[in-house]
This record gives sequence, C-alpha cells and structure tokens, in this order.
Amino acid sequence: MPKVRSTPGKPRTQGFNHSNHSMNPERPKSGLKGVAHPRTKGTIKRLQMYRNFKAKRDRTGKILTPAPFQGRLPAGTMARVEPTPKWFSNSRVISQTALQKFQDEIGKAVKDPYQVIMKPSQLPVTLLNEAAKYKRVHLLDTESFDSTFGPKKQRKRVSLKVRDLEDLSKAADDQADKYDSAKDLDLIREDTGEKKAVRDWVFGAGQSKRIWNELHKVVDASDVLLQVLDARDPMGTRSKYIEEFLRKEKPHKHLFFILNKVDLVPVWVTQRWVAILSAEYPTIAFHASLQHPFGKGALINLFRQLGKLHLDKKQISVGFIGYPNVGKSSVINALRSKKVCKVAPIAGETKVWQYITLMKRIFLIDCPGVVYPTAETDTEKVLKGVVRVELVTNPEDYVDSLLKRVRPEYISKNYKIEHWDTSTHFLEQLAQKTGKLLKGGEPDVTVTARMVLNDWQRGKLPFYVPPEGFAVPKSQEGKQEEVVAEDPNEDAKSEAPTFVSESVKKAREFKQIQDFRKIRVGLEYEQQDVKDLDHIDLELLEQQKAERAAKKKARIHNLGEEDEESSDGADEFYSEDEYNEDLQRVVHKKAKSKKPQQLAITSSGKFRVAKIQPGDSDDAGSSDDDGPSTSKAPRLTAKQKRSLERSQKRKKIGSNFYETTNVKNRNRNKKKDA
Ligand SMILES: Nc1nc2c(ncn2[C@@H]2O[C@H](COP(=O)(O)OP(=O)(O)OP(=O)(O)O)[C@@H](O)[C@H]2O)c(=O)[nH]1
Repeated sequence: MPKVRSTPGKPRTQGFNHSNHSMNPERPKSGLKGVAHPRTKGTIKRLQMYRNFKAKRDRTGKILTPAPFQGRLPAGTMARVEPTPKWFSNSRVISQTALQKFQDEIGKAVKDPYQVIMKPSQLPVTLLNEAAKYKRVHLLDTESFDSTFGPKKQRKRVSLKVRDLEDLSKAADDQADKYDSAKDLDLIREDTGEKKAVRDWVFGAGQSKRIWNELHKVVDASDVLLQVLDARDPMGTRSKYIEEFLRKEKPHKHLFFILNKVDLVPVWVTQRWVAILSAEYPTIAFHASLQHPFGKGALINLFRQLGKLHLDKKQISVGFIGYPNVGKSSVINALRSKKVCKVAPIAGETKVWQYITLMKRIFLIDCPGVVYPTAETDTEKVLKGVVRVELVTNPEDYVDSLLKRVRPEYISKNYKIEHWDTSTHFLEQLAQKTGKLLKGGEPDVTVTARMVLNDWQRGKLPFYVPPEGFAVPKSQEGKQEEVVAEDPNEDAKSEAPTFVSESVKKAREFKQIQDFRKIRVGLEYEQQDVKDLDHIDLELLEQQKAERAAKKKARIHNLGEEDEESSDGADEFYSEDEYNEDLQRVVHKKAKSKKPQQLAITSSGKFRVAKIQPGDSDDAGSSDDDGPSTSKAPRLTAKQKRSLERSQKRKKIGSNFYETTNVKNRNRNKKKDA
C-alpha cells in the first residue's frame, strides 16, 4: 500500500518517524544493510543543526528560506532583547564618588610597601590607573588605515623630510651647526699612538645575559622578594633599577630589604641605616651566622605574617636577590641553621637559582648575584667585592682607594705599619713585613695587594659608608668627602630621607623593631665610630618585651584551656629564642601529661590544644611514620616530635657504621639478644 501523507512534499510534523533515512535520529539501528557505522543521535542532531542554520538558496544564489539569523521581522512587529539579568552579570555600576574613594584608598595601599593587598586579582585594579582605560585599544597604533587591508594594499609614498629647496638648505645648515667632530666615527684622524685599553673581562662579572635570566626566573617564581644589602655600603649594593621594575611591572610582589653583615659595622650605623631604608621598604638587620645569627627571629616572624596573610596560597616562595657576595646564600643557611647553599668569600659562588624548603609552606629561592647597570668604575667593582681578586690583573691599582676608605688607625693596627706616603710605599713595607719578596729581595707588590684586597672583601678591615644625616667628624672631613664623591649612588643618597621619625613609625607598625644591642660586632671600632644607640625604639622595645613576657606567662599558665579562637594579638612579635623556648617547654610538659589531647601549633604561632576525636586523622603536613598512635598518648606535630627526639638523643661523636649504613645483617646481634 502506498504511504499516505497529509500534505504531499512537506516533512512529517507529528507521530513517529520510522524511516531509514540517515538523518532520522530514531531510525532503527539493526537491520541496516550496507551501513557499517550508523550515525549516532548526537551526530545527526549536530548535522540537523548545521542544516537549519544554513539559508536555502536557489541556483542563482537568491535566498529562498533565510537562516535564523538572516530573517527579517515584518514591519510593525517588535524585536526584544530577553529581559534577563545575565546580560549584566560581568559588569557592575558604581557611583563616581565610590570610584574616587576606591581609587584613593586602594591606590595608597598599592604604593605602600608596608601594606599587603589580599587577592589583588579579584579587584578591578585597572580602575586605579585611568591611563589603562585608554591603553586598551591601540588599533591605530598597531595598524594604520593604510595597512588595514594587508601589506600588498599599501600605498607607496616617498617620504621626504623637506618640502622644497628652501627647507632642504635650512636642514643642511642646521646639521652643519650641530656637527661635532669628536663624535664622527667616519672621520679619519691622525694616529697619536694612544688607544683605549680593552676592558678586562672580569669586570663584566654578574652582568651576563645568563645571570639576568636567572634573576628574572627568581622574580617570576617568587611571591616575596628580599633584596640583600651589605651593611657596609647599603646604597652601593642597592638596585634602584630592580626596585623600579618591581614597582611598575610586578606591583603584587612584596619587596623587603635585608641589611646583612651588621656584625661588620658599629651598631648605631645599623640602627640608622635601618631607619633610613625602612622609610622606603621594610628593612630587617641581619647577621648571617650559623652560631650567632641576628635577625633570624624577625625574618621568620615576617614569613609567618606573610603566610597568615596568604592563607589561600599553598606555598609562599621567597626570592633572595642582590649584589654578588652580599651574603644571600649565607642568610638562607642561617635561616635553616644548616649549610644548604654553597657559600664562599668570592663573588659568583651561586651559579644557578635553587629552591630550599624552610617551612611547610615557605620556600626560599637563592639567586646568583647580579650587578645592575650603573656607571660604576672598576675600583668600585673591586671594592664592592663584585670581582674575584685573583682574576684582577693589577691589584695594586686599587689599594690607593682602599687606603682612603679605611681610617689610617685601623690600617696601622691591622698591619702594624705606622706610616706611609703612597699606596706603593705601604705595599712595599707590608711585603717586607710579611716576607712576600721576589728574586733579589724585591717586594712583591702584586701579591701583597691581593692579600690586602682579600682582607677588605672578607670584612677584616673596619669600614662603613656613613649613613645619611651623620655629621662627619672634623678630622675626617676630607677623607669622607672623597668617599662620598666616589659613590655612584649619589642620587640615591641625596634622595634618602634623614633619620626621620616617620620611618621609625613605619617600622613600629610593621612590628619588626629589633633589639640592636644584641648584635655581636666582630670588628673593633674606635673613637668617632663609637656612638650611643638612639633610644627612640629601645623604649618601645622594652615596653613590648614586658607585654610579651606577661602574655607568655599567662599563656603558659592557661595552657590546656586556651583555644585558638580566644587568643588575641595574632600578629604579635615573637622572637625566635622565645619561640624555641616555648616549644621545648610545652613539648616536655605535654609529653609528661597523659591527657588525651592533641597539641598543635596554629598558623598564628600559638599553641592550640584540641580534644582528640575518635578517628581523628593526622595533620596534613605530618610525614612522620611513627606508626599509629594510641588515643591516650599525646599526639604531637611533626615539628614537636623532631624537637623531642633531638632533646632525647644521646650526643655522639663520630658515627656507628651499622647505624648509618644499610647493611644486610644489621639486626643480627639484636635478634640474638632477644
Ligand atoms: N661577617 C659576615 N660575613 C658574612 C655575612 N653574611 C655573609 N658573609 C660572608 O660573605 C661571603 C659571601 O657570602 P655568600 O652567601 O656566598 O654571598 P652570596 O650573596 O650568596 O654570593 P654570590 O654567590 O656571589 O651571589 C661569605 O664569605 C660569607 O661568609 C655576615 O652576616 N657577616
């Protein structure tokens, strides 16, 4: 029987479609002859969609049935945009005053190195910079109207700088006036026999493309950057270039200063430099030593504050950047109390960046020393320790400047030489004294000069650049002027504010006031170099100390009942000694008690005691495999366990072969005993 359709030629609009047509999503899959891979429903629907989105045209191309987007509504009908709020989901309108307030307040916070903006990516930061609004569309800058239709469509027009003959003669006259024969490279000059010496390659140290790449890798990988400065010459080892780069290009990265080697300068100098530098960036004085570190507590405290501010981040990377030989690797070693980075008294010891884990969430990155593009002379490079003394060709050339920088009393004391006229005279006397002689008893000036320069680079000769605002003693005025005149960072110096209370105020807000009296100065300074400390922060320090002691007492007293929620002053300063002391005391106390409690150190550095719940899981970061603990024994964090182990360990000298080596029969004797 023939099929019956309601309207011949039109597709079926209702009922089941049983046809075997390949575009029928309902067609039966089985029994299709000659079809190896029948189309799935999804494919058919997609193909239908393409078909429906195409306009149907006749042979001449005239549209018979328009595609949905090509249709025109008949005159008089109204087209409406669907009234839904989703059209506005990505935008928000704020009033002009609110925008102004946002720009003022966030703008201030962004520029302040003492403030941290949390989640900057979620703020409309482009609103801060009005220029950004206009910077977005640069269509005409990148592509002019002439080249819009491709390079071949460009109209070739001769570009002439002048329009007529008059213009041309005027331009020629102007050029003739400006001509400077000294700058003319094509001018053939008479050979005077005088030629510029080729610069020694050693003076290019720390400037190679490779080192700069390393620096940029570290900058990119770090959330926080610590610029390590040498306390003897902080402005000379500081890089305005990097600071500017970070401020403009990476405003979300925090920059701090570490004033290292504070054991080599008088304490008041450290105090004053910290105050000067703190006006610009938070500064921490540091002595990178494994035995007697200074500033470690303050730095760890800073990391903890940062960790607390960025609880959303899994880890915080801290990059150490700075001049060669300022002690970046040493600071890392001091923080870890262990030799994890290679350290040497010569520049360029760190070759590539390296990652070091400090805490569970804090990673440190050591960077090779970078020399920034400034107009430094070779003498400055040698005296800043940028170049290795053994590679310098004529070391005696630099001794003269060295003798001008160090007070004669210190030189006399160090080398037991009373008087000298010139640097050569000094070197000759020293060579005689130390037995550095050539054939025929001639003093070996070169080797002696190397020795003196090495002493200087290793911090054996007392020297420091006087901090700004320091009145130079009358007797030393001439010498100090020379030092100041040679300083390449003269601009930076004059920009630096004097010892203002503003910087002290900032440091107080930052809660990193350090007790400079604890610095162990390793060099003997005399006369004018010895000065009292400014008591401006010391009083505050005492006050803070008393407060902390009272709080600590209360904390120890209340230990067991105190809860994290009830604890206040999460940002309080907590020195490293106090921290270790507390840790030991609490660990021992808890280890003795048999209360079924779990002890943990909260992120705020407080001790939190929480009741053990049945089936309570281990701390996420704890990697100890001490086996399952019973509910009765106090559960300790990995750090506490390690500290407990350390305190219980017997002191050994040397090592037992069977304990340190993985040998087959290690437990043979033990079994026998059993
Ligand atoms: N007296 C004193 N010496 C320090 C201090 N910190 C570092 N040094 C010494 O300075 C020298 C250079 O230290 P490094 O840690 O290798 O310096 P660096 O900045 O990593 O050097 P590069 O590897 O060239 O980048 C070493 O001899 C250290 O012992 C400090 O606080 N006090």
